[in-house]
Amino acid sequence: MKLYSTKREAAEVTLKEAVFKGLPEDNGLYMLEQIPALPSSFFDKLPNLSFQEIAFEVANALIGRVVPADELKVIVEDAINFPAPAVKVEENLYSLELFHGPTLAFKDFGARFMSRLMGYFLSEGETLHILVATSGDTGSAVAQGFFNVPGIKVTILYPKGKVSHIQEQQLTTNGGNVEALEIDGTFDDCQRMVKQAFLDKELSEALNLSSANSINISRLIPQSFYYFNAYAQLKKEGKDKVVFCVPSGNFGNLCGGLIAHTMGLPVEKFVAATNDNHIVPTYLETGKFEPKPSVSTLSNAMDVGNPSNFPRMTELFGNSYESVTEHIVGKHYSDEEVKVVINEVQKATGYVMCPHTAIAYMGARDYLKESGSDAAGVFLSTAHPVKFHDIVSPIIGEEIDIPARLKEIVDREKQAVNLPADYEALKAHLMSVTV
Ligand SMILES: N[C@@H](CCOP(=O)(O)O)C(=O)O
Repeated sequence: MKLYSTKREAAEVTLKEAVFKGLPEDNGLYMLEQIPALPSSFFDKLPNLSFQEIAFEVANALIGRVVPADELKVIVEDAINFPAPAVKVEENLYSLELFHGPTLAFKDFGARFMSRLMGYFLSEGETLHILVATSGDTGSAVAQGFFNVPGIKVTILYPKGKVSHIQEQQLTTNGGNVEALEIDGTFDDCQRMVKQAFLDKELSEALNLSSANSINISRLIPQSFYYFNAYAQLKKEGKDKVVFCVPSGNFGNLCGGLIAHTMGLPVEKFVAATNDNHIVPTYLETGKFEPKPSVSTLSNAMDVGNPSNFPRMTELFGNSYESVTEHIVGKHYSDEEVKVVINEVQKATGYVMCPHTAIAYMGARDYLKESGSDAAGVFLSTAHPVKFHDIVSPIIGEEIDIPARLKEIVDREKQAVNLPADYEALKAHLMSVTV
């Protein structure tokens, strides 16, 4: 089983190499050479399978040639040990709640699966240094997923003052093998510095650097599982036409859905919904992909000006703009619209959404209205609203209860090293620490 780079200038690699390297030397993205179609027998039994059974079947089809079934089963069952319910919020609109994991965001699926897969591939005595850029949720999930994993050190870069208080507590209070770097810049700066580190041969070989961002293919495999599981839940309700609306920043989550679709999951349409950082919705409208410096919004985890997974998104459609736009529509919303809809939905239904989820809700609602489709609209709820308590609570005029597993970290002491948004400063810092 081989993986190739979307730029096709780097050599093909094995799954272990792709997972450990994260990024090919040509600065493309690794892609699975083959994404197999699942047999019709799988879809027939899908509504009767548990989430873990679905996840195993999908993982086995994708990487079962490399990871033996018994090992893969352990990885899947250990990583995917929390539910992802599709909750009916309004007639034909369902919230796919992806926030029931330990850090209350969908990134838990990717980080937990990836840490266990890396653990499986890591030989005795081998060490890895995971470098990750975050606008809030990835860093928290990676910190939790890799905390105290032997042989693995984690360094998280986050933009100073641009993540929520709870996200910052989740990122910076772990200690042990997890360190946090508070960067004087934006998420784009963090992402640029991290990518530069991977392409710096001297550094990446000295530290055996790897990535836990969605540029790493092992993040996207588990992010396809919950699309199948959502479909299974809707099928049980007699619905077999589905539209998924994915709130997007780096577009790894959408690519997880596109992988599921390539494997045969029937999806009427994907809606890619963003905040004012609407680089991809603009591309979908005009055919022009023009990264721009990100702007700060209430949905900070999606404040991305140069979405990493764009090349994968188009690669999955043979780089044909016509084909991409046949399957994906773009939507984008302002902070003002986010505030209004969080309040309206809470008043009308009692359902409380985080700002990212609110964008997905609007995307699904508007697509169904504009297209006249009778499909079930599934909006991906990527984070629990309590992670954005300081934003959501004043909007709805009510307190949001902090779940017990979060309470404990809220008062912990922050530990973060402050660095300028400068690659040489990062390199010097990394060179001075050892695994
Ligand atoms: N939204 C992210 C930004 C990093 O995205 P990733 O999916 O590439 O890890 C975050 O919350 O950190």
